[in-house]
Amino acid sequence: KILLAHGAHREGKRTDAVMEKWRGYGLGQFIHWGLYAIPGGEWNGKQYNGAAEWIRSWNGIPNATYDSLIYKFNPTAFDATAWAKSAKQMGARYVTFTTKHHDGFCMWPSKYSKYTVAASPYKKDIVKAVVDAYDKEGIDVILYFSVMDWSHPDWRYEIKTKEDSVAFERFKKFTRNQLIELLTNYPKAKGLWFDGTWDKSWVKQAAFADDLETEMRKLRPGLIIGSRFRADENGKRHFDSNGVLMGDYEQGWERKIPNKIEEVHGNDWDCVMTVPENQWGYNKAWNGHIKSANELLEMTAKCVSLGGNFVLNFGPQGDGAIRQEELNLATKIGDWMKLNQEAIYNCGYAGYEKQDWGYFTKKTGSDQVYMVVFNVPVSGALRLKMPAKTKISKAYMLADREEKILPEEINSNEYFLKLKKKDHQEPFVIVLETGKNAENKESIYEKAKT
Ligand SMILES: COc1ccc([C@@H]2N[C@@H](C)[C@@H](O)[C@H]2O)cc1
Repeated sequence: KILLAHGAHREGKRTDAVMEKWRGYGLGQFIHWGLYAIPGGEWNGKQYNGAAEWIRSWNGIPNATYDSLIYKFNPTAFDATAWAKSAKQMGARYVTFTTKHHDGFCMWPSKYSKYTVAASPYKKDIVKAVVDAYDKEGIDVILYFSVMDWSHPDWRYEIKTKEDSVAFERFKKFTRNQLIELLTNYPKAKGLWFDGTWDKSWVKQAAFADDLETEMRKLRPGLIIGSRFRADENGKRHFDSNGVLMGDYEQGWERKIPNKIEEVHGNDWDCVMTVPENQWGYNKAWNGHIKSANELLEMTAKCVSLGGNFVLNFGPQGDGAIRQEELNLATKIGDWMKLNQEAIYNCGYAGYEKQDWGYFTKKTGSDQVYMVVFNVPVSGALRLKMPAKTKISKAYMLADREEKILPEEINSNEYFLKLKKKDHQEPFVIVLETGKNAENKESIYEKAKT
């Protein structure tokens, strides 16, 4: 192990109640909302082919023109309570909300910037409205914050000159001020989701960022901060120079999901996902593949089956309304969650080998195992491989507990589960009550000699 002053300060998962609750969320909502929602990925009739929330970085719109969007920001259709109720019915148990994206526009009336909602026609504190509305619905709030701030005169990608260094020292103070301000103004927030931390300027600030993380955790005990916030003194990010995760959970799973448990290295993690291939802020066009409710449910089950949470992104329009396509997805996902949430909430990795029909999840702190089924074979029977010495004492449909399933043993620890219905149009859950098999159970199956 290399001696590190600013590497990870803890190895392994946090064991406190706040993090235990975070670990069991299962499904979350991400919301990207800011000035970028006004152009919605298009300007002067031309489409920006990048992610809509990055449009300020496009040469198709001058920075000053983009920044003057502040005078157009008056979201008359914004209703935080409606958003929170939609998230509640979807079954989201936490929300991550953009307080400041890379463009630097603050969705709260920050004392440290002129470029905030306070200077817009809307005037009111949007972060407060979101925190209060979601808290009222019992949904925990995580605040997204981009360190990279394109509109701040002291932001630098790299420190090349003395002038850069003097400017960036001012920027570091500004960043600390805003973070302390967010934690002070919105004490109900459970965590901070950092972004925009990959540039050399910030990566070089190992000591400053480490001290700032310590200060924030002291100010807000239990605060949840992911692995994307800071680098160690060798510039290592997410995992320090000893390969130990920085922060409380891994934040590397953006628009991608691990395939096997080894990839998560025994850490907590969440996956943040867009409905289109790569649009976080509102994009009028929504070109390319738009994920269906069933696809998103499969991603949710896959994340939970590997011990993580799935966080689905919504990009509200410039007027504050959530687009109908997203509301429809929230409703469909919510309908499924109402019936099957037991297999998602407070569940994690079952330790069984992955099988073709779908994903195993296991209720934390119990032996209760769930099969979240997405693929029914043409035979209509699911082939189920159980670990050795584990017997199935009961199997039944979660959505209809009376519908028992009698496993037919076809080999040692292998069963056929014959389904009553073959043509399922959406995923379903089978509950497996398991027990330990007698140690000395002689196998009646003979292995072939080859
Ligand atoms: C290719 O580099 C990036 C940089 C930042 C992002 C931001 N992270 C997501 C959570 C969104 O905020 C996106 O703008 C995405 C890709």
